[in-house]
Amino acid sequence: MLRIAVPNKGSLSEPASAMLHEAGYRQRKDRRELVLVDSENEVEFFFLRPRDIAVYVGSGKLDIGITGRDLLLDSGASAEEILQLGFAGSTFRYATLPGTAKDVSEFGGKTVATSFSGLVTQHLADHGVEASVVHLDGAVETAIQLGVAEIIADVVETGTTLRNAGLEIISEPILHSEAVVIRGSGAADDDPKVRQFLRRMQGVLVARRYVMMDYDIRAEHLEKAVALTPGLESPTISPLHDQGWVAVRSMVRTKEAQRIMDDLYDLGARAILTTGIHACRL
Ligand SMILES: Nc1ncnc2c1ncn2[C@@H]1O[C@H](COP(=O)(O)OP(=O)(O)OP(=O)(O)O)[C@@H](O)[C@H]1O
Ligand SMILES: O=P(O)(O)OC[C@H]1O[C@H](OP(=O)(O)OP(=O)(O)O)[C@H](O)[C@@H]1O
Ligand SMILES: [Mg+2]
Repeated sequence: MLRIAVPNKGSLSEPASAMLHEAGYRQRKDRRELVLVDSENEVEFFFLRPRDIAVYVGSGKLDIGITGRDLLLDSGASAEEILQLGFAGSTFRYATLPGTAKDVSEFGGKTVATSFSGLVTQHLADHGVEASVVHLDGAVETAIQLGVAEIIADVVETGTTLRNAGLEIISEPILHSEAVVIRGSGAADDDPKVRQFLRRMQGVLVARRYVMMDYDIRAEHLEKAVALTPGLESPTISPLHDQGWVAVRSMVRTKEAQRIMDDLYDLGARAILTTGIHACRL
């Protein structure tokens, strides 16, 4: 059985379970369930605190897990990122009251409050800055107001939380994060069960990001049309009963589908259809 760690709360929890469900795995119905065996797929899920997932996977007690890149790097665990999942996207940034400092190079002698002290300590050391780091469990924005620190480092998505606290984001982002699948010493890189799991998750990513596009076009415009819809490998071209016309089938990015349909129409394509992809293996 493949043993997989899944976040049990916070921003990662619901999208991770939704993605696993889309990939055909059983998911828990009750949020209090801690372990779930999906015997049909030979997988055992462990619902754990997002912060602890890198620790379990890094120590090899669990084979793989879903967590945030920021949490993985903060933990210092010896686990590696093997797939990016495209949700829980954020940056990790410094912020302070306007006028305190503009860049990490000006932090010498100051105090930084954060829930990610591993990440921040490493980042300050990388920049040769001697500043104190205070570890807080959350709501770090308030640390400045209460005089615990002059600077904070925290997760930023839209920036609303920091703006509402009257803080200004400063310096370059410490890192860009998103949900990732991680692997530790518990599973080999070429473990067929891990490979199969990754193929399923990649299938969900492709199904979410692409649609299937079909259209008819006069043969003389085919090359131009195919340049607009090159597909992942190469489009399928089928003859139509009406000679001089061909049917084309190709995968296109969902985000670009409407623009491509307009361009194909202008080129003379007709009967342009898109259909969703439910699942795939590339
Ligand atoms: N607002 C957000 N937008 C996008 N990603 C976020 C956001 N908040 C947290 N994350 C990401 O979610 C992951 C888990 O963070 P964290 O454990 O702090 O969860 P949380 O959603 O803030 O829940 P809580 O703090 O209530 O436990 C991290 O990888 C972090 O980058
Ligand atoms: O840039 P924003 O869009 O405002 O998002 C970032 C905020 O979201 C998260 O907090 P969350 O809402 O999870 O509350 P928390 O402080 O309890 O973690 C994160 O810890 C930041 O504080
Ligand atoms: Mg939070």
